[in-house]
Amino acid sequence: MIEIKNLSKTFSTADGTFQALKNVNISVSDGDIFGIIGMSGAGKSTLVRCINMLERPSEGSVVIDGVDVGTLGRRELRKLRRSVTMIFQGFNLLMQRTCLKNVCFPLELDGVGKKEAKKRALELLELVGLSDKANAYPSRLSGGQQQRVAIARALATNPKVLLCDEATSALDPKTTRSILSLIKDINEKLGITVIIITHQMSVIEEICSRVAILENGEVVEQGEVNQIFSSPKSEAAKHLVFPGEEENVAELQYGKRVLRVVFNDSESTETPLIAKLAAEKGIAANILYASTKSVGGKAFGCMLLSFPDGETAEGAKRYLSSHDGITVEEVVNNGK
Ligand SMILES: Nc1ncnc2c1ncn2[C@@H]1O[C@H](COP(=O)(O)OP(=O)(O)OP(=O)(O)O)[C@@H](O)[C@H]1O
Repeated sequence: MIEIKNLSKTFSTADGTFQALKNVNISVSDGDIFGIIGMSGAGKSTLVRCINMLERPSEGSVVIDGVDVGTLGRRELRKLRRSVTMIFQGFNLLMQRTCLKNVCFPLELDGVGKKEAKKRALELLELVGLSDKANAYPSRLSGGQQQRVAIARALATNPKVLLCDEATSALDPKTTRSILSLIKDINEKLGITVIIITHQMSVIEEICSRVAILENGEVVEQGEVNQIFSSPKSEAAKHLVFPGEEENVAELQYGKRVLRVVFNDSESTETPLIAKLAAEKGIAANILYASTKSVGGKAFGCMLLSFPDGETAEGAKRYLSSHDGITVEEVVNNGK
């Protein structure tokens, strides 16, 4: 288990001090795929670097399996970094070494004999689907293939935790999905705990079970991905879960009332609620926006509905929220 406790980080800059992380508290269970999401500058990289002490927290601690890693000496820290490994947006491969030699590198540093290192590296290249590229140089590989080599290298020392810092941000959507699916496979097959740093909600949706939302160095919300999708509380979470909502609402005429309706189970997603609202209550809703997707195997839908006045909006809100699995919230008040 990884426990980040009351962690703060302050940097000294030419203009004084800058607090990049403020009292962060996060627990990640063994075998979890945990996402940390936030906008650029939110403090994601700083936080992930504090986990393996590449960055020293100014306050608070990181406890891994009961050990406060801030108290470790140099040699123990090196050991820690073999069991908590990392992949990056830019892959960070050694360009003068073949793929095989890249994967052998951490094993050589660990004092593993050449023959044994080669055997293990070949097994790992097979695991990531790149047996045929063992003798190729990274420059000959696509971005997705380079990230696969980086993953094989990160697995060489049999880590317990894999930290992924924007590992798919440089990749196209299809390659992103294939890398995420590889990471999920590794998590399931090898039982490795994964922490994913990203600015993309789609990455969180695709593979994370839990998520923390970071804004200006603070965790503003955290929990099960399904839970946060169905009822985000903070403005930052709403922004991530309902992107583009402001533009949709901004197109409204002055005086209209807008409800956001979130469907968070398959039963409610399959019920023709808007038709029922019209038939049973005589309330006609104008659909501004609608989407459905599957998050963690659960059907999840979102709609923005507009109503001409407060009375019909209130009636619709009462009717819709009386159904299980539905959350209704007003998006803009009359006159805003
Ligand atoms: N060594 C440093 N010295 C001073 N300020 C720093 C240092 N490292 C990071 N910061 C500042 O801390 C804040 C958080 O940076 P960080 O790289 O952790 O954010 P991020 O969420 O990972 O952003 P991005 O997604 O753009 O990489 C930024 O304002 C950054 O300028």
